[in-house]
Amino acid sequence: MANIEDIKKELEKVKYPGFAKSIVEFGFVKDVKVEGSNCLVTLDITSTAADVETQLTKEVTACLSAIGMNATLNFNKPQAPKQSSNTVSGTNIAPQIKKIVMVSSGKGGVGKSTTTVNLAVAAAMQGKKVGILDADIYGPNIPRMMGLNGKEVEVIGDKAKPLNAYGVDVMSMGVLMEEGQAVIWRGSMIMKAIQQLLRDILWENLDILFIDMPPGTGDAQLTLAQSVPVAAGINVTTPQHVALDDSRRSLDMFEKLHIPVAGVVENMSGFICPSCNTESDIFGMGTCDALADQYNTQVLGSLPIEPAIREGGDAGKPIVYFAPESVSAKRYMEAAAKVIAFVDAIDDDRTNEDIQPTTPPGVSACSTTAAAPKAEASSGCCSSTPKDAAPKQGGCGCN
Ligand SMILES: Nc1ncnc2c1ncn2[C@@H]1O[C@H](COP(=O)(O)OP(=O)(O)OP(=O)(O)O)[C@@H](O)[C@H]1O
Repeated sequence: MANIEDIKKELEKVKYPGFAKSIVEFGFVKDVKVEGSNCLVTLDITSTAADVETQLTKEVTACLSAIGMNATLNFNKPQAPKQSSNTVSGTNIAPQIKKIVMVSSGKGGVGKSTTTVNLAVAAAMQGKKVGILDADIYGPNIPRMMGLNGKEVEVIGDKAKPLNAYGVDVMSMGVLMEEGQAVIWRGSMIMKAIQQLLRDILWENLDILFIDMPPGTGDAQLTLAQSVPVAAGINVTTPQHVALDDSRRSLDMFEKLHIPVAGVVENMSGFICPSCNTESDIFGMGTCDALADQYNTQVLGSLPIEPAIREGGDAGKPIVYFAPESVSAKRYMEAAAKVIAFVDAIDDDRTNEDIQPTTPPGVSACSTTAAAPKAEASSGCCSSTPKDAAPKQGGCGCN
């Protein structure tokens, strides 16, 4: 006869619908009671979706019957009470924040943090009360990019006050950790850290909180979507086709977590020569149009490789603030305006179910099962490229 340990071991085989991890790994198995060949399994799940319960019942029953147990399931689910204006029903651990925008990328190094910083500062320059939460636990470089490296955090009671630079409130694991300290975390530690960064930080009332996510699709994204209503997702990518494949994974994840996609930022989409100021196509330009079309969204902006962007990042002086007349700054300003318009238009009345993973049985939230792109990417300039862009050329001609 199976005992509680055997049953828990067996339950490790049951994946949470839409995700690659099991209900045991997510900590959803709250209680197991055994009486002879009968057992009562209590699951604490965060989704109110009926198909999640149906699928889990089917899978748990089948897996326990394989070891001779008749299973009965008991689900604890969120109640979904309606809350005030900005919040949605169910879990929302940061209700003072009106709109949360998740900035993601399919892979690292594509300029996600640079984009987050410049979009946030641009949104603040357009009159919004803005914050940045650096949830890139593996490489928290927002403090450096915002000129906040080494700054002390003020602690009030048992909560920390965000730092502020360029009118933007900022909190990051990078501020809370020793400089250079590597963090190798997984699973529940990431979940806890992100929840703490939302709950234990004294965020003021914010119009928009931009969250710089770790690259990829995983625990951090799931935790965030289950802890707060995410109003919009932004995907940052470079225009090479290999990067676009990773972006599809990231956009699929938004879709499956029911996060509306505000748009795609095509970063490093050309090179602006500091000598002659002309723009050359290096990695390909405009390849994101097809990607945006496929996911029924827009290209928020195409940002060239510009040495001043990197220098601004290294020096903690965002280009959008320090060189507002530059081509890149203007593109960031336009992209931020599109994000503001997008989140302003979002209906606040979503239910908790809307932000929960409700993927069909057997489909992972992190899989790339989406249809092929509607059209092959064109090599032309992004349709969203502003009129002020320098002419696109094969090379600028400078030596
Ligand atoms: N458009 C650009 N022009 C020039 N340099 C850029 C541009 N975008 C990003 N960079 C530089 O590329 C490097 C990587 O950028 P960033 O840290 O923003 O990427 P990321 O996707 O957040 O990386 P990670 O995955 O490590 O968090 C940085 O040095 C940054 O200054």
